[in-house]
Amino acid sequence: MSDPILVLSGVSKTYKNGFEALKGVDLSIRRGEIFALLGPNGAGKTTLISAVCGIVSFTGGTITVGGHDNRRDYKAARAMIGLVPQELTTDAFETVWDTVSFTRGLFGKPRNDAVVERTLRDLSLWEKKDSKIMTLSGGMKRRVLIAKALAHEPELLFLDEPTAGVDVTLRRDMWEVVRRLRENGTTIILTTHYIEEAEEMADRVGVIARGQLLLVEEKSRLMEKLGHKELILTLDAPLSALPPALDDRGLHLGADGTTIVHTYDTNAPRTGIATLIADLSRENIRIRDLETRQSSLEEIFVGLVSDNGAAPKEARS
Ligand SMILES: Nc1ncnc2c1ncn2[C@@H]1O[C@H](COP(=O)(O)OP(=O)(O)OP(=O)(O)O)[C@@H](O)[C@H]1O
Repeated sequence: MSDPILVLSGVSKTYKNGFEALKGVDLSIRRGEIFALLGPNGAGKTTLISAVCGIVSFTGGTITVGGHDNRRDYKAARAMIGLVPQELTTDAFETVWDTVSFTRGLFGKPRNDAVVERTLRDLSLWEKKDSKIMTLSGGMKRRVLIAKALAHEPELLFLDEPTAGVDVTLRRDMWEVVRRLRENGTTIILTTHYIEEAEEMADRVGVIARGQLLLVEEKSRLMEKLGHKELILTLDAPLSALPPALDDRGLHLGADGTTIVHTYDTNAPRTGIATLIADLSRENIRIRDLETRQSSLEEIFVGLVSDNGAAPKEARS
């Protein structure tokens, strides 16, 4: 496997008021992946990104970007990074073309109209290239933010809450843009509150809470490893209570008595489904229908960051 594009070793950050926002974070990002950093408000996501991008100083540890130490070799490290912040604060009177083209120069890259044009076309901004930023819709402004971050052709792109507050259509469009970037080889780290964003797009997921990375895992493995499934049985006739023979199975009888929910671990050697169905039949309980439901990343996430922020054992491996 090629060298990681970003490595954080023991990164800690204590703000001037003594608040410890990052507590010894170790993280290694692979080239070309989409990595979603999930965490509740105040978890340390923005602090982490800001430390990588050199916007805030960090107190301990090291960060290397493409092999460049981001303190000793700041310029080279920073030039590899594109950062899409949450909001566009300046440039209201500039045109789309000028603002994107200017950003390229900030990173010491020579003027290259072809790159700017391709970036604008990729983000469906070409038609708007001569419009002033202030005249654009919120969605278009978001696209301009991405274009600005991409103008110097960074290999590593940070998206800080890319779709916070945008409508569903724009969110889908943004996902599409991110996928296209990945296809072109750009490594992407996005922070998000939206679990569905991570679920839909990420190759790997990191969960951060109270300045600590609780886990880093392939998304698919995470869902397998921590995921549970529910078997929902719809009964022919309602039950007033579960028969005593089925009492100690952790089954849940729905409020109207017509559904039984059996939760099981997808990785357990025995799911208990066969015995349950046999036992129901022995009790003359007829099943009309059945369905299964996989727990979502959201349920996994909520389970992880609750419980005083402690990760469950199996997540720490
Ligand atoms: N300049 C500062 N001085 C002191 N504490 C700070 C400072 N900036 C941030 N913090 C604290 O550090 C913690 C992490 O903040 P950070 O912005 O990194 O969280 P976040 O995960 O990005 O949250 P959100 O999802 O709300 O943006 C928070 O408790 C915040 O109050």
